[in-house]
Amino acid sequence: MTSQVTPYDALLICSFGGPNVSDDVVPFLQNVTRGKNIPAERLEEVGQHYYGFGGRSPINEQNLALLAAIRGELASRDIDLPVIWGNRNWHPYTVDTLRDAAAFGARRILVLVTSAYASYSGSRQYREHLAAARTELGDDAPQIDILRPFFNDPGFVSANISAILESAEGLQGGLEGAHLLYVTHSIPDTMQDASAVTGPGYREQHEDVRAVIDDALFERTGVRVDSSLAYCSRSGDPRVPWLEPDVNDRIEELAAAGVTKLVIAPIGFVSDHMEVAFDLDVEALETASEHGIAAVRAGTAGTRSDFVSGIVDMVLERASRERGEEAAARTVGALGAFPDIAPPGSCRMRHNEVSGIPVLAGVED
Ligand SMILES: CC1=C(CCC(=O)O)c2cc3nc(cc4[nH]c(cc5[nH]c(cc1n2)c(C)c5CCC(=O)O)c(CCC(=O)O)c4C)C(CCC(=O)O)=C3C
Ligand SMILES: [Fe+2]
Repeated sequence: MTSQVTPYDALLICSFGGPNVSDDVVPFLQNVTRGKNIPAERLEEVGQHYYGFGGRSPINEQNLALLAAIRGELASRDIDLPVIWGNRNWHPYTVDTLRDAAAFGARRILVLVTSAYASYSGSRQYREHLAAARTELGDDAPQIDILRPFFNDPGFVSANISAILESAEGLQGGLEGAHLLYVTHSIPDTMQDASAVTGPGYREQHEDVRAVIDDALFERTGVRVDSSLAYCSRSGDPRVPWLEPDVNDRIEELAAAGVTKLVIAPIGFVSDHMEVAFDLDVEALETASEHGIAAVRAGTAGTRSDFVSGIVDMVLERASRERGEEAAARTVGALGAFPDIAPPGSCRMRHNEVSGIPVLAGVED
């Protein structure tokens, strides 16, 4: 029987993972940083962020909430599709979830990676991870397809717009006279360059979302805000260049230019996980307050209904394309939909280097 989700047997939410208790923190950080050049001092510092929150990242509960919301949306549309969850860096690990799913008879699984923008960290690294999981499962491995990067999905963007409007209610006079500072995760310049080889790069994807949201806010409120894009959570060797400006430096610059009202909009993050909870809610808001700026932090897409129904729309859209039907890919902004299958050579760690690590299609590209 063909249903709206044929050929898929399940939807896998594949996320980063995070520690649940203090004893998880060090092994989790070891998983994340294996093979990466992260100085011990940086790891020590990030470990402290987790311990400050009782050794527990908010990300796992947020993923469970997203699962529940997607299940609710599917049920409300009478769609029968199991939703399962696996992580790259902590339990439940993707390979374990896939093994279970296969044991229950799942042969073909669609994956939503909880990262909206395409770069090595948000795209290829997940594709390598899923390929490794399939290799580990051998003949029992289900076939896997991955949803395209969804930064310009109408539901994701609309959820961010609502979040910004809601947070601006916390400022006297709302958006009028405020600077809107969009924030995302910094990445090394080399990773940025590599993200721009087969399509618009990581920075350009964010700039596109910024333009769409700025216009939408003008339409809704009549206020044309001043806005800019800044980066948080840089890591690695301090001598290696990463995308700038850092959010705190940018706030100081804005203060020097006379800005007194600020909305911080973490469009680069899908939920309020550690980077948001610490780097923005603790550090960036403190920087703003030190400089006499009244600042609010907008929410993330999280489980907002626009985002959740957008996810289900993307699932249906992909399923119908896989059945050979025409299904337009809905997007906002100027860049258009990214391809369903990431092109060879896309989103390498460094643009001039082939790692040889297999990605999902099984080719070393
Ligand atoms: C672009 C991007 C996203 C957004 C896309 C996406 O959402 O996937 C993201 C998400 C996340 N990053 C996370 C945690 C960490 N990231 C690290 C390190 C790094 N991130 C990088 C980039 C990104 N990271 C990079 C280039 C590094 C350097 C090492 C490397 O090249 O990999 C480290 C090591 C310590 C440190 O140096 O910070 C940790 C602990 C968590 C979990 C948070 C929680 O527990 O709530 C989440 C969602
Ligand atoms: Fe990260």
